[in-house]
Amino acid sequence: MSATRYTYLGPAGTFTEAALRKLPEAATRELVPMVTVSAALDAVRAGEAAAALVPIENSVEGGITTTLDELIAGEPLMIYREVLLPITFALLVRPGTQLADIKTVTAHPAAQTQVRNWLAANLPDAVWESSASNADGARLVQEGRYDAAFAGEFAAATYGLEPLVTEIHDAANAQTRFVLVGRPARPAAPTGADKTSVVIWQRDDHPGALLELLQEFAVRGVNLVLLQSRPTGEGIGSYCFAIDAEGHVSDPRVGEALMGLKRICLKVRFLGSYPQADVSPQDVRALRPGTSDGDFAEASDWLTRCRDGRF
Ligand SMILES: O=C(O)C(=O)Cc1ccccc1
Repeated sequence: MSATRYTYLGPAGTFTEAALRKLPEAATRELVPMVTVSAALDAVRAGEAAAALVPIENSVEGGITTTLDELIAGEPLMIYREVLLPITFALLVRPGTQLADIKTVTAHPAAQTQVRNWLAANLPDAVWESSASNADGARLVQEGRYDAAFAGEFAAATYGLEPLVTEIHDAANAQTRFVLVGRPARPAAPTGADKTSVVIWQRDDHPGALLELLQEFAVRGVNLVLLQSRPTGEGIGSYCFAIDAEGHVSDPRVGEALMGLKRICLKVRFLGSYPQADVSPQDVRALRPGTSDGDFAEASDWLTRCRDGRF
């Protein structure tokens, strides 16, 4: 067990590694690349690493399903931080390769939607094959398995490749969100700009079932920033929902919303409360009337007085 070891989706040169190096504590940690998201998280579950950084969501492609499914199922884990990274790809080739020589290309599956138009316009006949990560694609080009890889330009040197084309992205300002995942423990204190993640399994299917769980947040003035359904694996039409809500589990409005969900849902898995990347407390939206900490405390005092006959 190493309290100082952080695993990440590797090998060296992934966007995940670049995101990890944005965390101040990365400088004092042993950073260990793993071949898959599952392997990075299993090292944490086994106590061989204190935490793992893994991609969870891309602004163009959407959720990284392996990561979501790992957090939804299996031994519980918790999110402690999130990191946002702008994503733009370079086409990495062995020195001397020209565009006309490229017959096969590779990258992580989540990269495909971000370079699809570029590929159709510039390499319409190239055959795409997915790799375990963008840097792993670069490694496979070095080995001669593919002609080119879409990866971060910074990965070129690690694999003896050169960037034939840079700044490839179908959508400007694409970003990927990464999460630092550890074993369950008390979340860090609120910063004033936090986010809470949960997974919810509904009790049964009926009209308005999704609306009922959304109402638990709405009536308490809690804003949602992510709602993603994932199949439970139990048949067509059976889903659980991953939800990110603004606020911290210690905020009364968030806590009461979670208690409401706990009452009406089959199962709720708490995935953590952690600071929202790139949002500072002064950027946080104003609370809806009646949903501040003071409002909740006052209402609770009033109820106590009612119960005591002291009003
Ligand atoms: O970190 C990487 O390089 C990955 O392979 C995951 C990924 C995939 C697509 C965009 C950003 C990160």
